[in-house]
Amino acid sequence: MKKVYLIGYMGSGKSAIGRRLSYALKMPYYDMDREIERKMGMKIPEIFETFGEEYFRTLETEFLLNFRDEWCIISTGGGTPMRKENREILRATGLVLFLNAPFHEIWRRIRTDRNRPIVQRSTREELQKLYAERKKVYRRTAHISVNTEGRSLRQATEYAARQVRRLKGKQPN
Ligand SMILES: Nc1ncnc2c1ncn2[C@@H]1O[C@H](COP(=O)(O)OP(=O)(O)OP(=O)(O)O)[C@@H](O)[C@H]1O
Ligand SMILES: O=C(O)C1=C[C@@H](O)[C@@H](O)[C@H](O)C1
Ligand SMILES: [Mg+2]
Repeated sequence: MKKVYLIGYMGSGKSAIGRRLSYALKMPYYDMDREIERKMGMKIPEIFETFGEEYFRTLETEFLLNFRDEWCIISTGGGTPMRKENREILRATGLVLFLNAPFHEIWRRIRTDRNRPIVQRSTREELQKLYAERKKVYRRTAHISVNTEGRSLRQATEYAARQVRRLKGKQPN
């Protein structure tokens, strides 16, 4: 096991907790969305607009296949585990943590954000439906779930750090 991946819906805290976890565990941190933006020289809404969502999904798979082989924490994009190939790479190359939060909390965090094209183009009801569909996939992709409901970023990070320390030694690869 080389990597620690954070998966979960938009606004579940993958980026916010990933950064803090990196500090707690003294491991380098990368955010897939930011890495893809850097490579393309474009922001995510612009990539969606110019090339379409499927192209963005392919960039995610390419990132997972090619990213350096080192110990690190990676915040994935909210849709990354929806491709079977991505799920297989995640589980084969790292420990996968699902950040779980109820939809009403997630909605409060993402409703006014302009940098998430899926939020921009969807109603609350559509986002809730997508949340329910994806949640099943996040659950079965992850090695462990981290419940962030009612937990501050600091508390959620501490819990995640304990789980990583506990499981790191038990991975076969
Ligand atoms: N447990 C929490 N308590 C309080 N605020 C939180 C918590 N988790 C996330 N947040 C806040 O919610 C917002 C969205 O979180 P973040 O950007 O980390 O989500 P994300 O999972 O990376 O989303 P995306 O998939 O769109 O990249 C941030 O402002 C973050 O600080
Ligand atoms: O949930 C999603 O499909 C997305 C989440 C973000 O992290 C970005 O990867 C992008 O906005 C798409
Ligand atoms: Mg993020």
